[in-house]
Amino acid sequence: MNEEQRSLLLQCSSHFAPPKGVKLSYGTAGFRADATLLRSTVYRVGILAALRSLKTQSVIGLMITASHNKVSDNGVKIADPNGGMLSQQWEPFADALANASDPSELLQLIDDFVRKEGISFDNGRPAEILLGRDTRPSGKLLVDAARQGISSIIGAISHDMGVLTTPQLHWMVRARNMGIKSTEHDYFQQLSHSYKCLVELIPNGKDVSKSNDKVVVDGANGVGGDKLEVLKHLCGGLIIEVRNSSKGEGALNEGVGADFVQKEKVVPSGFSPSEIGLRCASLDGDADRLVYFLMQPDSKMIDLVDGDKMLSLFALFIKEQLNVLKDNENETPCPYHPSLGIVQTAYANGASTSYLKNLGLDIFITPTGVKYLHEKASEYDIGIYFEANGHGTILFSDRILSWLEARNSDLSSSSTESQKAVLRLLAVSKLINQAVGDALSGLLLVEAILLHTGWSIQKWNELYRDLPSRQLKVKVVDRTAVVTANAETVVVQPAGIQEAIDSETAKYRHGRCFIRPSGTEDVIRVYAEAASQEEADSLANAVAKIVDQFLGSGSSQ
Ligand SMILES: CC(=O)N[C@H]1[C@@H](OP(=O)(O)O)O[C@H](CO)[C@@H](O)[C@@H]1O
Ligand SMILES: [Mg+2]
Repeated sequence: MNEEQRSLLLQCSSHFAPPKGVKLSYGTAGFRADATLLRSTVYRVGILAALRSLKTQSVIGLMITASHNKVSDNGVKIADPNGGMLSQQWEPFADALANASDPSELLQLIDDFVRKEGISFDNGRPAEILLGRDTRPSGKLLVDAARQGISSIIGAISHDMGVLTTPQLHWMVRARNMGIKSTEHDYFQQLSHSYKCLVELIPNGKDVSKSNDKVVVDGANGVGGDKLEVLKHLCGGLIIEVRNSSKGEGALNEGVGADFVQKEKVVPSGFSPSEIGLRCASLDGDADRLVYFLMQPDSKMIDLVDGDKMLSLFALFIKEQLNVLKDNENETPCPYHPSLGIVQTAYANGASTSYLKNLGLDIFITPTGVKYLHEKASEYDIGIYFEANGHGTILFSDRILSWLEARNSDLSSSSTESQKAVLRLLAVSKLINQAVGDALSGLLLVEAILLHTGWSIQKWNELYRDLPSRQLKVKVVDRTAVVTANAETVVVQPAGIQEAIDSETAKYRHGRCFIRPSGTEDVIRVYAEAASQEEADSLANAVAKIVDQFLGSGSSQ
């Protein structure tokens, strides 16, 4: 770094003093905290984004969002050149930057890191960053802080893309770096076009117009509902009714949204008994999560159709297309057997994992956080990953995409079943976001597959019956005292706690229980499954007490 760059960094960062007594961590999905604490963090992440862009010689994304958290919170995360999460190797640097106590410590950290990573400041291409934010009122000020961080690196350019869903920003970063069309309009065009392709490929004999019922979508009072209002007009006959867009009175994520619906299993605000029997869905505050649900008559409760069920629906559809290709191998000059992998976390309902195993699928469990699931899924030709809370997508390797494109040209004069299967797989790869889980593209894929199969949401929900489960949060003195192993299913510290959990779990039929420190909230999460809801509740409560005994005073929520 030259003198000019050093003094610019020192001077700019003196305007962004970090909050006193707060330790920040990049966590499961970027930095998150009360929005009033985040100015200096976001400024510093702006610097990091510019350095990441110089290092990778690519466009980088910076998103201001706290997803499903309350409206007074906010957060910041980075999208890497491929549209995925920030490389985990850079997370310790992000933590160190955010926690540096003054400008000179900050400068020293940057200096050391730049040297270690061999980042060059004058090799031609300037740093370039796309900025996005959700609908939180604090977003504008924080985008401004990010811009100032970016301009603390000489020559760096930022583009403010305005209010976006998180997956839109990730999609744009990926598209920009691939040199393909990357505007919001292009995003809507690609999704709607590939949705319509899938509908056109529905086998003859299925009367699409007859199943033309509607889906009612809860937008969490956030950005997702607003974007869906635009997208729905491009999707032909599909009828989407949006509730809880950001234009209404309700507060973001309050009594609404995918996180609320999945965790509480109750009807979100804005829905009335007239929706009983209809297909309903919920997005989270930044629209990277999606769950479906059915309202139960005469009750506030819902039947939840969660991320695991979406994964199962997608896996069945993809497997069906691959089977068509396998059965008609003689039609393709160079047969090849792509690998199909399923990736879940310990939060996946045990019934879903059994169901997928019975389908003969290859299943892998990773720690919580899409950065882990995404990485694993990308090892397969087609990798499908989902968290139970509804964040997930389907990844296609370059190898299978080239193979499908080549088969499509070979078969283009015929209209065989194989060609239709090839076209469907290609359409799915364009519809479903290849960068990150995306509620809008997920919704369109679910809708297309339900039309294709002719299934109602009830039929889909009956693929298997969820084991009753309960999640609790326990506040403890220091959640980092809990260290886990085996994809977070076993606690290795503090000593003795796992044995206590095991002996409690053994008392329950189909009992399964684990604890882990949250990466987004200051709590320990408890997850329990058992044969009945009463037993799952009782196991979760008993283990919450154990957590309390081992880790100091707190209260379960
Ligand atoms: C149990 C649960 O839902 N955990 C969520 C939550 O992470 P925690 O580390 O559990 O706080 O937020 C993450 C980011 O949105 C999401 O990836 C993850 O699945
Ligand atoms: Mg989210």
